[in-house]
Amino acid sequence: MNTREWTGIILAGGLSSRMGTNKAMLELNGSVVLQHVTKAMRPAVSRIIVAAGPNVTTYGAIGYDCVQDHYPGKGPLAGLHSALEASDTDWNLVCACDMPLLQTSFFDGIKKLAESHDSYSAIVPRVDGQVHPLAGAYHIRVLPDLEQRLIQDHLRVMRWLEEIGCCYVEAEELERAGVHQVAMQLSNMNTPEEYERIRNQDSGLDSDL
Ligand SMILES: Nc1nc2c(ncn2[C@@H]2O[C@H](COP(=O)(O)OP(=O)(O)OP(=O)(O)O)[C@@H](O)[C@H]2O)c(=O)[nH]1
Repeated sequence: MNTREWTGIILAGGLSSRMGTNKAMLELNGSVVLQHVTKAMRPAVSRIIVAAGPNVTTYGAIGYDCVQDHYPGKGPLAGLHSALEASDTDWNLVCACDMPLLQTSFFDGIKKLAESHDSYSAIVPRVDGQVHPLAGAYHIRVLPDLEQRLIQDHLRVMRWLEEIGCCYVEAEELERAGVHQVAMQLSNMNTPEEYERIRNQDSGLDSDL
């Protein structure tokens, strides 16, 4: 197990039922959303694994290193599980595929905080009281417990975080670690209206992918 390098995990195997089409493949500024997320994460990690669920063929065709869910139909925790199984690093950055405004500084900040809170098994932001479990860091040690939860169909992410020993980091702490506009960066898009809002936002989205 590699203790110094980090793996990046992108969860991208959901149904996108509220969006009505695969949200990872929607276009933003000339690139698909998945490419924006990848570009932000890549400098912070040595490898990116896409937890693709049923979309392995789609993402594989554009060159992503993909894994299928071992527990299909069980949501984001199933994606996290299959990607952690494929990871060979202790610490892993995780993000959902529908957060195209995350920047490299966010991932660097989470890494810094995880390295200084190493006794925890997960580090996730809590901004204005809202926890963002799908934009954080997870230690490989959570894997056996995660598998048990999936087998037992205990799929509630918040409950699981309480049990594994999660460190919730507030916006101020992230800012001190070099992350700016934390709330804006954590915006995600579940519906066509949210997609339009992000498309129309002057958010510094990269156009040179
Ligand atoms: N690998 C994997 N990823 C998932 C699964 N369910 C959700 N995700 C991902 O987890 C993140 C959050 O998912 P949601 O937005 O809650 O769910 P969704 O299925 O994508 O969208 P809705 O159908 O509208 O709820 C997204 O990046 C999804 O692609 C799953 O079963 N497997």
